[in-house]
Amino acid sequence: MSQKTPRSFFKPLSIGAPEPYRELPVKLERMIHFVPPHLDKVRAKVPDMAPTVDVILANLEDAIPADAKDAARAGAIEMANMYDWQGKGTGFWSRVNCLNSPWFQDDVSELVLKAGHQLDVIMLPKVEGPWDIHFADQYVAQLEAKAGLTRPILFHAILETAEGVARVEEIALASPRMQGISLGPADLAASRKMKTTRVGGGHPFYRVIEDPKEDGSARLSAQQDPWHYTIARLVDACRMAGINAFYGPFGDIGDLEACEQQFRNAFLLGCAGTWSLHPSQIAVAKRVFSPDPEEVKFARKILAAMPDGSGVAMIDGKMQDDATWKQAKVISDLADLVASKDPDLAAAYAG
Ligand SMILES: CC(=O)SCCNC(=O)CCNC(=O)[C@H](O)C(C)(C)COP(=O)(O)OP(=O)(O)OC[C@H]1O[C@@H](n2cnc3c(N)ncnc32)[C@H](O)[C@@H]1OP(=O)(O)O
Ligand SMILES: O=CC(=O)O
Ligand SMILES: [Mg+2]
Repeated sequence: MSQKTPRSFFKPLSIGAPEPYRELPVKLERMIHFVPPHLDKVRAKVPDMAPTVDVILANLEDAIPADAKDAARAGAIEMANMYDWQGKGTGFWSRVNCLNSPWFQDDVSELVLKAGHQLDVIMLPKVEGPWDIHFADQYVAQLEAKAGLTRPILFHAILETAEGVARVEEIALASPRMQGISLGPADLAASRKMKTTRVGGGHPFYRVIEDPKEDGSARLSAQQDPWHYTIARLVDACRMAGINAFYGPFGDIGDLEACEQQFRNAFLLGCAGTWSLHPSQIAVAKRVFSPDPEEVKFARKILAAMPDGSGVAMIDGKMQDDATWKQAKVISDLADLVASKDPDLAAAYAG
């Protein structure tokens, strides 16, 4: 037997560590905004930026130069104390360096011991299997106990190696600490030996083409989404485990139109949110990961037409039954969550 028993799965892994959650807290996480914490100028913007996003993440891993890792860690701990994250409802996360790096141990121990009371989620990069989660789980439990924390810190894995994709279901189920998983298209492309230098998004050479024309005229072709398979697989693994799937980075900062399309594909397939790397991507993520007011109106028509969620109804020429009631509930519940944070959208959904 390689799995824990149902009874032991929810036991704290260290004496004095908080009880793991049985149900995850329901939170709006449309965008996880990445901040480079070693840059004084950017860090100083955190208190003003915090109320405008759902989650702020202090990034300690890739994009932080090796000689700035200590400064980034210190900056992350400063960020934890720059805002009342727990009181004001904006998530505070940190992406630590990967488990085999020289920085992982200090990243995790300092964050939990010095900032654990404000930290919601530790993002773990390059997770390859459940053993990575188990190791971090035990280590964080010991630190939580030492810090006297009463609320468990959650884990978010990045899916960015071929091995991780092959084991995504096991990763999603590895611990009650698992909050979600993001796609990491840059590292994943390298791990798979995909031939691209892009960070997410499409590629002009990845297409399907129609059959040759008898008259020899030009054949139509259309770009395809190279991330479709992975996102769909990620969503299934996460939703099976009762956690959330997220798109990751979109690296072409200047191309907001393509960014919006990539985010929207992920939203439609079931993702709860995405990363924003630059302030310009925040509004895009907010727009895409908040349901459209017209969709919300239609979803609520379905719920109203079938108050007990059973039977069949026709609305605007479309058949509705128990299954579409459940689809409508997903959209309506998300709209309620968005409305609780955003007065403009609350008004649009009420209208
Ligand atoms: C594959 C992966 O792992 S992805 C995750 C790792 N990568 C990251 O986390 C990158 C995070 N983002 C960044 O570091 C930056 O946005 C960059 C390097 C991509 C671009 O930075 P810049 O060239 O400075 O962008 P730009 O000049 O447009 O910035 C405009 C303003 O926004 C600020 N800004 C840029 N990015 C951010 C950010 N993530 N958060 C807050 N403020 C930011 C800049 O400091 C600048 O402020 P100023 O007007 O007061 O000078
Ligand atoms: O960490 C993210 C990635 O795309 O790699
Ligand atoms: Mg990566």
